Amino acid sequence: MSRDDLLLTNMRITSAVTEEVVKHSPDCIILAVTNPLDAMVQNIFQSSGFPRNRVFGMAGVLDTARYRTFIARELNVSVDDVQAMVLGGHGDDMVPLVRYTTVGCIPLTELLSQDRIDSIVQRTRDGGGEIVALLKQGSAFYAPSAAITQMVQAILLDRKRILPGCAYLEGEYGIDGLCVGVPVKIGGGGMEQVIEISLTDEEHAALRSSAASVQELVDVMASAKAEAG
Ligand SMILES: NC(=O)C1=CN([C@@H]2O[C@H](COP(=O)(O)OP(=O)(O)OC[C@H]3O[C@@H](n4cnc5c(N)ncnc54)[C@H](O)[C@@H]3O)[C@@H](O)[C@H]2O)C=CC1
Ligand SMILES: CC(=O)C(=O)O
Repeated sequence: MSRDDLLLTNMRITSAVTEEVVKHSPDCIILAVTNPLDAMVQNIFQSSGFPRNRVFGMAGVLDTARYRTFIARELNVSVDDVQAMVLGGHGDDMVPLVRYTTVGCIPLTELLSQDRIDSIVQRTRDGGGEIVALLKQGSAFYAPSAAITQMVQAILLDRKRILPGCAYLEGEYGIDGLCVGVPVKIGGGGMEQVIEISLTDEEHAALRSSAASVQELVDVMASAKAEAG
């Protein structure tokens, strides 16, 4: 089963849960984890009526942790010294930013061949499925919990951390009205700022393509809602 197969069932669940959350905790910050992640963040953002700083999603921190781990293992170095970020939707076309990946300040491209980098990027994209295949039932929980904890700590301790988060974009990166993974500043106000970094044409195209996959799911949800009246 892919993350997208969960779309309409989880849309109904997150809509119902959001309604209750908004009723009982109107000032809360919602950090969504449910898959398919970006579409669910979009659904929760729209259902809640909250401003965008109070609804965002966890995926990029997990995907980045996997990417950093695979690089650290390949180079036999501490994962603490691998700096990286994975953008885009939490799906098969997520966008590990190779150009911004460094190991102890050294660009990854100086340390690994393009073949090895490509293979790590692909393994990162397939990371969720790899765990599901090993577990046989259910999906990853240790690494997602650690990723959620980082984001919640950033909110509770007002840490102003720069992490990848799924945020509702309002024109940033040329994307308007869609929730996608981008670098964000997380603090006491929730998703306090979308950070825009410069991308090459190729990176930008990859981000747009990933966003297009999210848009497809959002369109399916809109049709289902329209049909249900
Ligand atoms: N964003 C990410 O990176 C990740 C996302 N996920 C997603 O997180 C979600 C949860 O995963 P797990 O905790 O492993 O699943 P799980 O099956 O262990 O837990 C789901 C929980 O939701 C509850 N639930 C079901 N329907 C409900 C409803 N209508 N109202 C309230 N609660 C309801 C169930 O009783 C169960 O306790 C899944 O959608 C999974 O794909 C999981 C890992 C990483
Ligand atoms: C379940 C999921 O989305 C993941 O492990 O990446």
